[in-house]
Amino acid sequence: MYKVIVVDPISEEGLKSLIDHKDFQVDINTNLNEEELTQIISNYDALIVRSQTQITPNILSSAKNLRVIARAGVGVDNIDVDCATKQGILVINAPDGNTISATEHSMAMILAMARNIPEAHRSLQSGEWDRKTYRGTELYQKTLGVIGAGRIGLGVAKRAQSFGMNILAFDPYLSSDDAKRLEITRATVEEIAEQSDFITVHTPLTPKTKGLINEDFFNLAKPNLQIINVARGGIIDEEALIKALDDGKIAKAALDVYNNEPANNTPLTQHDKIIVTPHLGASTIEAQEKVAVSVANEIIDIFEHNNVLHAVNAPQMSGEVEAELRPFVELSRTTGEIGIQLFDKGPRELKIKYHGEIALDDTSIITRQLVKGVLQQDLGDHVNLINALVLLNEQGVTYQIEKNSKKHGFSNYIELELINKEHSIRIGSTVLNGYGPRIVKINDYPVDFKPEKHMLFIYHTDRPGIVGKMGQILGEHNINIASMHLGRHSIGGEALMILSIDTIASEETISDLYAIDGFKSIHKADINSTFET
Ligand SMILES: NC(=O)c1ccc[n+]([C@@H]2O[C@H](COP(=O)([O-])OP(=O)(O)OC[C@H]3O[C@@H](n4cnc5c(N)ncnc54)[C@H](O)[C@@H]3O)[C@@H](O)[C@H]2O)c1
Ligand SMILES: O=C(O)CC[C@@H](O)C(=O)O
Repeated sequence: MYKVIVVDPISEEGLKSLIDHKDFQVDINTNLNEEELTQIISNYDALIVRSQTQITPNILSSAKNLRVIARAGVGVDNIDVDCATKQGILVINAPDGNTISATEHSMAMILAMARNIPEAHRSLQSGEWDRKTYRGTELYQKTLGVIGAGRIGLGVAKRAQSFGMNILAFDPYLSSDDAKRLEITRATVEEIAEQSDFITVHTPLTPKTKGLINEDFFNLAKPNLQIINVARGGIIDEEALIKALDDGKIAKAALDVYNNEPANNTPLTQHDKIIVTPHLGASTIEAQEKVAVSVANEIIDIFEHNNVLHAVNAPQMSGEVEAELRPFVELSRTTGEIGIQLFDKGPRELKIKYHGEIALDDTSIITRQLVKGVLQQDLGDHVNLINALVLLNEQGVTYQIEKNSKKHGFSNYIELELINKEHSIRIGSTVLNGYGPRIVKINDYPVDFKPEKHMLFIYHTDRPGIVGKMGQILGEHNINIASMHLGRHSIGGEALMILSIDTIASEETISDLYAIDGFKSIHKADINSTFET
């Protein structure tokens, strides 16, 4: 039974698939403080949050059994993702469940601000009938600057176009083809500041976007500018905003999000030129149900089928790429495991080469599998696909990736090289159509074997009788040989023998094998064959 804790208010209707599932126990407790959550978190396999609960390193350090943190929404800034990654905890979100709601809330804010709806409402309720003070501005033929043209930004742009607005957008990932197709003009942040009548912000909060709209920006702005933020507090510098409004540099603002939430104690919520809502962008019945359904189904899929759709801190495979890469996944981890066992000391560097069709795919999952295989021998089960690269870095091991779509004898070929000052070892692998995974190269030896659970790699001099002696010694130790492969450079020269054996070879067996004249070095490789993320 997997245990899941829900710590923020989330639609129970949307979580139904998880709550009703026989393999999951769902505890809902939305009143926990940091200390209380820290005390109980080790009981849980999965944690579901919205934007309220801060998932701190303190909580995570006690989360000994936690495999997944699911954010029922988009932004994950309330979760210490770096810390979760280091601990190998997968973070997922529900990126599109609340897109329409946040888009519509943005439009509502623009319209409410342009037409003074909150102020006029308050005035009429207080007994006034003031039509002059609350005269508004049309959106028609005005310029809307969109900063961050992702799901919500483009949704707002599309709706604003139907109001007859011209759209300027700044987003490093907005291509000129897409902009043309969407009838949007790409612009710099400065051009947006200078030319816009309205501005809407839809980026995540990152070190680059924090304070992106600041005093310098407001100094360039038109005095009639009306600006909204339904993305994240901090993208607009709050002090600079108040100053710009007070100095008449811009006209109005509408905010749904704040540096500190709940925003009970800030001049922003009391300012005459700012209209405010308490982080309501995603607060609709539909959005809350959609994000809850999304995280509930994904948690089931992760625990039951190892399928990750919306990973924030891990690569994900989908559709065609998944089908194409799946056979390489286990082979890569096994290659890493063999590599580290053939390489006596710790490597300082890994070189990973992808040749052939595979080089055209996103191979990050394969890279992580290779690294996981390398690290698992020393670090154990703690290593997973989420923390593999972070742990590699912590071990002081660098890695390089080389991709070449030209064939290297095989339609797909992956090579792992482990390197330190003294030596290096290269292991080439492929998946052969109809034959499955194969190791096809060890250093310069061309080989062809399917990796098995227990293997011996013996470097020796090629000479008659050596195989018989070896068979006899293994027989004396009650070890059955399942298969044997030989790679050699020349008759009587240096050679490599690879044995797949049915049981693990003891140190005593290895030492007896060393007595064979011509055996130079013997390496055991025992593979942990279960596939998991
Ligand atoms: N107020 C709410 O309740 C609410 C609801 C949903 C989402 N949000 C927030 O809205 C934001 C956008 O959500 P989304 O679903 O559209 O995300 P998205 O990932 O689809 O879009 C974000 C866009 O920002 C762009 N971007 C990133 N850094 C940038 C930079 N430095 N300059 C310009 N563009 C940059 C990205 O390229 C991307 O296109 C997120 O911060 C999210 O947390 C708020
Ligand atoms: O959960 C919420 O209500 C806020 C969600 C929103 O800010 C998001 O980033 O998805």
